[in-house]
Amino acid sequence: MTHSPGDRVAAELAAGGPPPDVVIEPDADRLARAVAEALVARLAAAQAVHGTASVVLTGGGIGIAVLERVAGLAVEPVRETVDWTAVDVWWGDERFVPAGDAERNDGQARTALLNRVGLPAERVHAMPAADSGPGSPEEAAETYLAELRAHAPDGADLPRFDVLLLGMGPEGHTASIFPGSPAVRDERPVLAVRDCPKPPPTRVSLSYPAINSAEEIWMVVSGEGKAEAVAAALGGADPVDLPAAGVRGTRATRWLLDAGAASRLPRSGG
Ligand SMILES: O=C1O[C@H](COP(=O)(O)O)[C@@H](O)[C@H](O)[C@H]1O
Repeated sequence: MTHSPGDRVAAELAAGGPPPDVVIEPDADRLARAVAEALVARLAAAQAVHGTASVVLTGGGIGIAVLERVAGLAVEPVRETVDWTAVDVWWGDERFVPAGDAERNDGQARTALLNRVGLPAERVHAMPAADSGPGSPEEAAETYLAELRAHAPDGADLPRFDVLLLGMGPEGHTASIFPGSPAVRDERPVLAVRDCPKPPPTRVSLSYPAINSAEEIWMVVSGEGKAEAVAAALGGADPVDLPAAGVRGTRATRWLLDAGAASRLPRSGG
């Protein structure tokens, strides 16, 4: 029997972690604040178990707003429940542009939070920039895979990811996996992605198998413009058409929404 890529991803999801849960906050500001507080708690809990914590960051408007909110917790005791010198930071995707380019997800994250909490440089695992060595996104993907392997248990490709943050575009892309892109079917852990419909067009992204290796995946989405895609993803859309539908953490998958993004979800109890 022949299976389409959508069948394969659906089968993997069926075999994966528990079904998603959904949390709805009244607006984007309160969503960012709630995710920031939950992130600090999650990192502190991981450190209590493992001694260290690892987070995979996303770019995008609400993803960066969450980091700004974590930094805003700096004056509050809650932020200090995390030992920031023992947090490994990875990225789910990156725009393949020069290091200083304002489009870089890592630059935005450094400004929003990383430069403000004393993270050791060796724990900040940014994807290579277009002017930092690897001359192509394919080489950058190889370089990042080598970095992941260097921090993975013996023989494994990937380190432990305690929590992996994602955003979603209005058409359902997540990380840099876009609808209909060959990246949807690619099982290598790190991918070069070209001709993205959203600029910049050249990117590096974790693949589904790498994303779905995370213990917890938090899909953070705000705005009514994404409501249709949220409803479709949670309604079981084919990940080939709507990549955000294809993510599933091993322990939990949480869709963290504001009221606008949740506005097309079926109402419960009614
Ligand atoms: O290009 C990207 O877009 C998505 C979503 O961004 P948003 O601004 O619409 O929230 C983001 O998750 C991804 O990391 C980023 O590279």
